[in-house]
Amino acid sequence: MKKNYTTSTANYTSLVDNYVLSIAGHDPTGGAGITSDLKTFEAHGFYGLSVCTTITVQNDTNFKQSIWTNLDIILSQIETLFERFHIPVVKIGIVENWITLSQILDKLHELNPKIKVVLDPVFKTSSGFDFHYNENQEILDKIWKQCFIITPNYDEIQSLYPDLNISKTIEHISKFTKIYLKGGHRSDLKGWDELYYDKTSAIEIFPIYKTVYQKHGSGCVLSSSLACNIALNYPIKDAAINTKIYIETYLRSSKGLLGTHQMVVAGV
Ligand SMILES: Nc1ncnc2c1ncn2[C@@H]1O[C@H](COP(=O)(O)OP(=O)(O)OP(=O)(O)O)[C@@H](O)[C@H]1O
Ligand SMILES: Cc1ncc(CO)c(N)n1
Repeated sequence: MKKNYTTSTANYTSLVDNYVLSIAGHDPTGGAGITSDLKTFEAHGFYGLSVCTTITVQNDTNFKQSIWTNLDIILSQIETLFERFHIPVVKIGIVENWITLSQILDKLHELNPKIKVVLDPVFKTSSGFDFHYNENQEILDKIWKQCFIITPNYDEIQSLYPDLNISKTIEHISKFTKIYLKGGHRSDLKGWDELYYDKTSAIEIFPIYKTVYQKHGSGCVLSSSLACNIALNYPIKDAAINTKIYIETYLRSSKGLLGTHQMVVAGV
């Protein structure tokens, strides 16, 4: 059952640790991927670390190519960072395929069994480029178990289990992890997000503003903000609401790259 939820006024100062890690791709525009993640970490008061999973050739409207980083390099960079820093929360963005993702998750849990992973399962970009994820779905349950929360959009959640409808998919994944479902691409209620925080409970997170600029990379900013709010030790519902406030403030803050982005009205 879904309920409206208001964030508590409790003052969670924390900082347990100041490091948050992004394992994601490089986007030369800086709107998406590790550059945007690092900027978001900084804006939340964290020192950002990054491991680059791919060098991409893209701008805000055209994704042309992805040159994947060798898995050994990714794992070795992760190990090297953990030698020096205690990292309580990691955000993962674009990864080449499920097997690579599973190996990254195994490594993270080996290095810090208490690690909280925020997974943004990016399969395609808003500009239309499809990442060729393997169809191997057997490892999915293991992947969900190793994530603290996942942040798919409506298209992504639907493509995870082609044989299931959205509610069955959510019911299944919720057995293993929490879901922040992004509503930026919804045709009915644009901008209405949902948080499924345990097997049976969910809240709706509705839009704050009537209009926002549509920006390239907003999903990356959202998952990075969520990672920071989790690192700040907010309870998950508060973390999700803080994140929605942050992303909409960001989406209103400027027209974004090149000033060509249109204002979009949120659904009611
Ligand atoms: N018109 C809107 N009004 C309010 N919030 C919006 C609107 N459009 C997008 N958002 C918010 O932006 C955030 C990102 O959602 P979206 O579904 O666009 O993610 P994404 O698809 O991963 O991002 P990207 O478009 O960068 O690939 C969500 O919190 C969503 O609700
Ligand atoms: C590197 C990178 N990560 C994520 C996205 C999805 O916005 C993108 N376009 N590029």
